[in-house]
Amino acid sequence: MAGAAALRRAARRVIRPLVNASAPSRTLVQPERLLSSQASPEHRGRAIVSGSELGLYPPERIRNFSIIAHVDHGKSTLADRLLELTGTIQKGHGQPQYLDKLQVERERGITVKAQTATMFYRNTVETSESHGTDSPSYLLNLIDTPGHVDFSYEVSRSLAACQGALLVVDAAQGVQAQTIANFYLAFESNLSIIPVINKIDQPTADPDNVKAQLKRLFDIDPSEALLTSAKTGQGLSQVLPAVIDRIPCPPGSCDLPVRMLLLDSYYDEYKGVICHVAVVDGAMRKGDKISSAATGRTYEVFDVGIMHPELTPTGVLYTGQVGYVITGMRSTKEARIGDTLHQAKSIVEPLPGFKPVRHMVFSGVYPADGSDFDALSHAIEKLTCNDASVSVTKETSTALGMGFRCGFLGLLHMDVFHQRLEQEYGAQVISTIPTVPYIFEYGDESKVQVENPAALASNTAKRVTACWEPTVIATILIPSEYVGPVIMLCSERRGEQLEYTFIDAQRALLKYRIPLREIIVDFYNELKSITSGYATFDYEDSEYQKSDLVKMDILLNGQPVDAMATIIHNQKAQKVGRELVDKLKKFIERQMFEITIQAAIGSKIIARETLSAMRKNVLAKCYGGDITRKKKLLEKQKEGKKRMKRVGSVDIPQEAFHELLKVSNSK
Ligand SMILES: Nc1nc2c(ncn2[C@@H]2O[C@H](COP(=O)(O)OP(=O)(O)OP(=O)(O)O)[C@@H](O)[C@H]2O)c(=O)[nH]1
Repeated sequence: MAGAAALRRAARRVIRPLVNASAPSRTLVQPERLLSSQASPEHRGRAIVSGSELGLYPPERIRNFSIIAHVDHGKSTLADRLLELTGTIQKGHGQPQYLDKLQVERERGITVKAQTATMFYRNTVETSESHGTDSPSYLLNLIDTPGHVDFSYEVSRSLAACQGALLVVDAAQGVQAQTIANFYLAFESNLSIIPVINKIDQPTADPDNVKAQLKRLFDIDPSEALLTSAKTGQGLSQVLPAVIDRIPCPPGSCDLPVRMLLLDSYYDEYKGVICHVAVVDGAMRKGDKISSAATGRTYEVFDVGIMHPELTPTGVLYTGQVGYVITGMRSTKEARIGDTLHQAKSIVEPLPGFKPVRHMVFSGVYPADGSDFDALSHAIEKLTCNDASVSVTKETSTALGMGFRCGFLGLLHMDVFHQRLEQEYGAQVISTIPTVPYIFEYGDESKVQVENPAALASNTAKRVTACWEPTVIATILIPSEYVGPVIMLCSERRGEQLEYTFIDAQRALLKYRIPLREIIVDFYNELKSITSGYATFDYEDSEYQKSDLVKMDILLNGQPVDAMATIIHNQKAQKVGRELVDKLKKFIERQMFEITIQAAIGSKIIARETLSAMRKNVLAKCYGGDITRKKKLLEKQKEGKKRMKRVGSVDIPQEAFHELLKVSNSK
């Protein structure tokens, strides 16, 4: 497995020095010196952290914090610098964005999965606690969080284990839509927030303007802001002292039986299920028996330790500490995120846990070649072991055969899932048009949630009496000159304006309630294109609203293609139906017979195109009788057809499904 290999490679690069007791006051600890004979007795020359060393860190000497920011404002780079500064990773380890371990994270430059790292740090800069004299060393747990709107669920999960957060804002770009969303997530979780204005090395940096925005939007005192450049290192020495000084220590009692929050889990092919936990009360030792509050099952603790930043066994974890535990869990399904793990046989109050995951986007995932179903099934099972936020149920399509209906947090999440399926498991898939969960009410007053448009029978005996669709509250930040086009875009997408204010002389903030369906595919791209890339956008779930929805079928030679059915607003059906049919005509290859392509609502045809018959002769240019060359051409043609889906008697290339996806969500 690529992930495990990367982990082992990384482990070889990591040094595990701790804190230099004799480092002079008011200078930063030099990691190299930590291995010298001057190192404190508890850490001298040791590469591995022991349980007794961890015992030296009671809650008062622990800080659990997170870094939150709008995408690309520099949180992963800042995390790297903090790991280097504390000697947790070696400087110039040659792998930027250390905590972004997934291949897809590196390729796309985004953080998808929250990661945790434990650092040891001696505060040698004067703070209200240390006053610069003989300062104690601290155990700091840094939780890196994703910045993209789809992954705010991961953000809120990480925040549950923290008492504070660094709110990173780009000094040139200023506050953006996700800065606002993340600020409120942290604020509502009662976290201490340290504003960090990053990238001050940029020529266009304007930290004073950013301070004014922070004051205006969040009432943050400008004097609290730290000015940093994660690139040049400027200002970084103030960050960890501020963490120690301004973030409270974790609550909890060392004297109570162990109780811990299960933050995340993943499957490692060598070690089995690894759970990330935050110990709230008591201590957990190797060999202990612990129970899950959710399932009631009891497990033995086989291994326990910290992420430093790789798994580092310590044999014990104490109150306030964040680390990992390996038990005999066989699948991540047993490790329910947000569950409370506690001392077996003790009666404890479960911790509050997290909001359940809400799947916003559903799509069918089918093997490009029907005979690969088992391989796809295996790949999905493996992948969902490490991404519990995807829901999976088996489904069968008459057009595409056996496959799965998957629920995702958002469209980027869906894309990332597909990319990981291809990259990590070599799976070739066809995905159907994404849809949102609608609610339909029938004449007998029964209500159903519809996650697959095909499941909504067109000529049902039951009459649909009402339908509802999910909406979101969208926050959009734009330079004021783009307000006009953005308002137009939002009203085309059936948005209702809730707020329109200016955050400074140049930028406006717009809030809209918009049906989720209208934003799931290309809303963000279009918003970016009409604002020359300047808009930033975030959304949060809102309520369901009543809507006039219809099911639109696509028929090929009179046969409905279930995988292409969509649910759509009545007013848009005609236009979208027309575009879908036009697009399909371009993508479906002409065949030996005529093909009619139709869009229909119930029995009413709303658009129609005909593709005339033809046969593409690949051997036409092949003169003479070289049989091997002819064979090669025929082989090539066969290969080309591999990624086609035979629907009835018509071959549809995979791109057609992708293109439909774009059209079905356009204006
Ligand atoms: N000039 C300058 N560039 C920086 C600084 N910090 C980060 N960058 C660059 O900004 C880009 C984004 O940085 P990341 O650390 O990946 O941003 P992020 O916020 O973690 O992004 P996500 O992981 O997608 O949420 C990278 O190209 C960094 O090299 C800085 O202080 N100055």
